[in-house]
Amino acid sequence: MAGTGVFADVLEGDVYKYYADGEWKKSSSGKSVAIINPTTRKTQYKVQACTQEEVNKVMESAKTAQKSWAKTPLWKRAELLHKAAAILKEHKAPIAECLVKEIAKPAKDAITEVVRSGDLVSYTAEEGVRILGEGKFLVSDSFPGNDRTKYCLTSKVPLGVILAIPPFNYPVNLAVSKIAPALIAGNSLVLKPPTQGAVSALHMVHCFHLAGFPKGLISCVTGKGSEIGDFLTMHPGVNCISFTGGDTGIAISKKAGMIPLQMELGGKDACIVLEDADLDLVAANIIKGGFSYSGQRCTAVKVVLVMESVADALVKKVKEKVAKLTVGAPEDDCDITPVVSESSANFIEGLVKDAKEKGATFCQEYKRDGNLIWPLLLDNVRPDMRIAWEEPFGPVLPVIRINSVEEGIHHCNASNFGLQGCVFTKDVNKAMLISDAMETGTVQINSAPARGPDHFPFQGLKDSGIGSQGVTNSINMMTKIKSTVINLPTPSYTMG
Ligand SMILES: NC(=O)C1=CN([C@@H]2O[C@H](COP(=O)(O)OP(=O)(O)OC[C@H]3O[C@@H](n4cnc5c(N)ncnc54)[C@H](OP(=O)(O)O)[C@@H]3O)[C@@H](O)[C@H]2O)C=CC1
Ligand SMILES: O=C(O)[C@H](O)COP(=O)(O)O
Repeated sequence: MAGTGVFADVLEGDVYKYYADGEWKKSSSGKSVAIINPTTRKTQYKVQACTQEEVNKVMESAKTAQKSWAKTPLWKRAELLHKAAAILKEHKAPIAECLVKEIAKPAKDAITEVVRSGDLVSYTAEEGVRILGEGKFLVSDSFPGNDRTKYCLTSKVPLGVILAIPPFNYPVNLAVSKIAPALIAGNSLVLKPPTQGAVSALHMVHCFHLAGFPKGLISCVTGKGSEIGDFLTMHPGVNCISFTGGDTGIAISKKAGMIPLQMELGGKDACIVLEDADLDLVAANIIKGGFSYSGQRCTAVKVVLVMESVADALVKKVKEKVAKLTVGAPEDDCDITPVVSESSANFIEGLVKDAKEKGATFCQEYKRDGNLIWPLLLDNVRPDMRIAWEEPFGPVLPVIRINSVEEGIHHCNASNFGLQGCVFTKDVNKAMLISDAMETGTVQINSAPARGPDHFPFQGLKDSGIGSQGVTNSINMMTKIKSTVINLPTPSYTMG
């Protein structure tokens, strides 16, 4: 159970502690932040509201700890990460319980998130050992005018202190996808978890604590992003920010100093369906892509662009499947569970009302109870409706009927987002051309958008982000190249 057994140190009274200098601490602010259970809409947990002074201290210890960590052999860093991964998986049940209570993630998906996170940490340790163990050797005579008098040796060195800020929808997985690459590469890490999801994240951090990482190397400060966020992201002690979330990321990228940024932001992933597509496959992927975790995934299918000639048939198939989705509590492992907050539910409702006023066809009746919104397919959506462009982050999916592939590509590219997209057709040549024309970081052919497997590159164009995630890219992003040049007094050529 959360906050008990091996996790007892994390909780005092009814407030979870924050993690600094290898210890669980109470904030001197004496204030806490409430985490509202999206299902009951009552306070489920409380976390510390950390102060700026506490952030300063955390940054200082992170800097000191990083210096010795960088001198720790790579294989030892990997060994500790493997240990943390095993502990994380061993304690998947209490962590998953927090995910269910804090963010209403269906019970089975909550377990999957923790297991996937353990696998990600282990994979990162292995990948790090491989790629960080290699450097480059260059000789000077390949550039015009030079003899072979210079040998250049390059290696990858850590950046320093990495600030990790994940979003509510994967508070564990999108935290470890930043923590593991940072640590294997020799950096220290400061985590600011999302408020909804903070307790899951604190339990995950405790697994790293139990694995025995040095004091100060990992810290976790809690508090509302709106209150301590700017102080953290503009802190001079931060050498890199890895952020996943919404428009907040755009604001951070304007405020942050001259440091590397990894930003994974929102998306409006389009699903383009051609006339020759296997409509059963498309319908199954629209359900999985559009409605899993109630549409609260950046990679959710967020607009279907279907050729008019097959639109009736597709909408019918999707409608039949929507009718079979179970709606209710995450504890009961329902397909559709309450969205994260009341304000999120209100925002979704605003998009639905706008579509209604402008004449969209409702394939189901709109139904809401508190934060629970029943799955809704909106047909005949037109570009003048907000839902055609905005990200509901909820179980509402618009269908736009198109008369040409070009029209579909045009809609996809007119979006300010460019995360992923997908195209369904049996003609692989056409699929390749469409993929090349779509201005998105990834295009899936004959499957719904998805980030995983977690070692695949994952990136967004335009307002969807800066840089690329995925295990290998994250490790590389959290390092910089260091060169050492050996200068010889006379040219020397390798003879045989
Ligand atoms: N591309 C991707 O990989 C993903 C993108 N997303 C996008 O994220 C959004 C939903 O997630 P959500 O968590 O609501 O996103 P937010 O952008 O609201 O929050 C993300 C994180 O930023 C923190 N934060 C808030 N304000 C600040 C600030 N001023 N400075 C620093 N940090 C701050 C939040 O903390 P707090 O909770 O305390 O406010 C949270 O930890 C959607 O738009 C979705 O598309 C989500 C997942 C993946
Ligand atoms: O946070 C998100 O929504 C993701 O990064 C998407 O991950 P997924 O495709 O594995 O759900």
